[in-house]
Amino acid sequence: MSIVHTTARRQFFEEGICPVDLPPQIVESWLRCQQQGSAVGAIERLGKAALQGALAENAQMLRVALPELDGLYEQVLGTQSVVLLTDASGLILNTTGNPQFMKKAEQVALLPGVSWDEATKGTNAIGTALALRESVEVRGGEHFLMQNIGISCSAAPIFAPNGRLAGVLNVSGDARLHHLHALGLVRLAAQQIEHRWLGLAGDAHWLMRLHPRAELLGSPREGVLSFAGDMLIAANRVALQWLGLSWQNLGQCSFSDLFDGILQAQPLPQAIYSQRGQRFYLTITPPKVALATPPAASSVAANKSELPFQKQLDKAVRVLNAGVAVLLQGETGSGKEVFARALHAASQRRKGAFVAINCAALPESLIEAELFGYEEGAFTGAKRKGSMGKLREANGGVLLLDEIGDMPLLMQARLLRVLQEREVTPLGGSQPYRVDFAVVCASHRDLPKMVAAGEFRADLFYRLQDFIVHLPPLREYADLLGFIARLWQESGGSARGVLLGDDLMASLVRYPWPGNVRQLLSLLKTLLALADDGACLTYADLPEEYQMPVLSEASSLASSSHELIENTIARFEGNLSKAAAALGVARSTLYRRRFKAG
Ligand SMILES: Nc1ncnc2c1ncn2[C@@H]1O[C@H](COP(=O)(O)OP(=O)(O)OP(=O)(O)O)[C@@H](O)[C@H]1O
Repeated sequence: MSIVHTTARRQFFEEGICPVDLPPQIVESWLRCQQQGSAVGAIERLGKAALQGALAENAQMLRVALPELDGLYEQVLGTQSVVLLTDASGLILNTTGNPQFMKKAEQVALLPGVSWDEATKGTNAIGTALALRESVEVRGGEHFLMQNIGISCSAAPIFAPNGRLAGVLNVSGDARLHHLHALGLVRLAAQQIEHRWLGLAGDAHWLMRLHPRAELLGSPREGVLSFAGDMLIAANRVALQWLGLSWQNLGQCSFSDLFDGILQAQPLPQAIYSQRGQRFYLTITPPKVALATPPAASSVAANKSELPFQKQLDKAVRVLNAGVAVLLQGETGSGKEVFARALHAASQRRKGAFVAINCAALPESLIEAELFGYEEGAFTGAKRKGSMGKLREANGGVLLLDEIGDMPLLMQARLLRVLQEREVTPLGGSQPYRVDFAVVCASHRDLPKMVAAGEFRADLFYRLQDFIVHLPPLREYADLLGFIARLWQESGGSARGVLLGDDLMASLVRYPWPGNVRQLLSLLKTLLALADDGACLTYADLPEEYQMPVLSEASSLASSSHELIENTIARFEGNLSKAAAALGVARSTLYRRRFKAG
């Protein structure tokens, strides 16, 4: 041990004096460890299964880090060192080392499955880098525990693209040798890992690379930013620093908040000014997976991105404003209520109430009171002061009669009268109240068929069917991929840096979705709840029932009916790439099958 370290240890551990000859972050760490009193150096090693679990949890980081670990190891090969990668708690996941030094490393428990956080191992490069969230070197006697004074270590934290502290990269060697450049090499390798990790975001998002000097674009020293739609969702530290941002700003700034220009593909270096007036060179690559368009400046869907039914919505708004009823037809979960709310928000009646009543959910005996209201004491169980009823509540606004097909025939007759006379008389009352509301009805049932079968009044149907909007089921969406990506973004998946892999997306596009958007949203929420920040989810992460088998190229496509292929191509409006993705085959295979064999 060096004389400096011997003196410092005596001062600190025996005389209770803070040594002045040590780097301040080492003294601060010693004080932390002394206060915690828990640095006992116990060697607890995870069992095989638990370590496998930790490896699986950190699979994403390992995938991007392993090539860098090998590169780093080659650089320190002759220096009796070991290269280590830990998770965010300091648990060693991987070691690569010089065989001679590996033995020594094992003696001090620099081994996979052992945790090197400050609380268990005292001051050490891994634990202290985690505590400080910055790179640090801890040499020989600077270690808190005597058992570790034979090693010198350099460590740098690794941050995931969304700013989460994901792990630590560390090089440890014999303390008797001077490892001059170790800290610089570790820092650089950590930077490369973060750089590669961010590059993965480019599969699903816009990726922007920037540097004040054009010739440094493409180097690990460049800044990298990732945008979902127009929103900044991931970045490396250097880019954040240049733009005066912190990780907290992810999910809060749009492209135009940061730069003077628009977000568009830019394959060649171009100059751009930041809103702070700095000049950068940049390249921009669009997402590889087709993504949602940036949020439309639509007054309709308040803060939702452009809805897939935007065109129909614009027409329906005009119809509703003209006093004509709108009928929404669509399978369960296809977004009828969402559409009705968007209609209300865009109509002239948006200042009035939006009142929804689900005719299928109410017992027949209650529908009348619910709709028309009642006077005090109108029937047993009625509220003392009576009730206004939904029709009067909707006065000045929009009334949604959901599942109108389930309304009892008798009630249909009363409703028709209200629509004709624009007056409501509460139960038990004699005085009619004038009402003025727009009517939107919704049903998943085939109303014309019900009319033919005498289950729905023809006169009411004709009054309601002036303008029918058919909301398509998910399986008929022309751009289901884009819609899923948009919902993922709105659900917060993008903000957490969680990506949906191509194979997973292809499976979702092929799934038939009987529960439509409701079912899709619920699956996306589940996937998000189970995902680690920054993870890239694949086909294997899908619950089994959503794993749609991929048609094996030659055989199953050949056996697929001509009709299926043609229908799929038609669904994607002739776009062979999208159709091939939906069928789970390569575009070239589809092309061959259609134009040569077909
Ligand atoms: N375009 C959309 N964007 C985002 N979320 C949507 C969209 N369409 C539907 N949803 C969501 O899907 C779920 C079901 O939508 P909604 O209740 O509007 O469907 P519905 O057709 O009225 O269903 P049901 O017939 O079963 O009542 C809701 O959670 C809704 O927020």
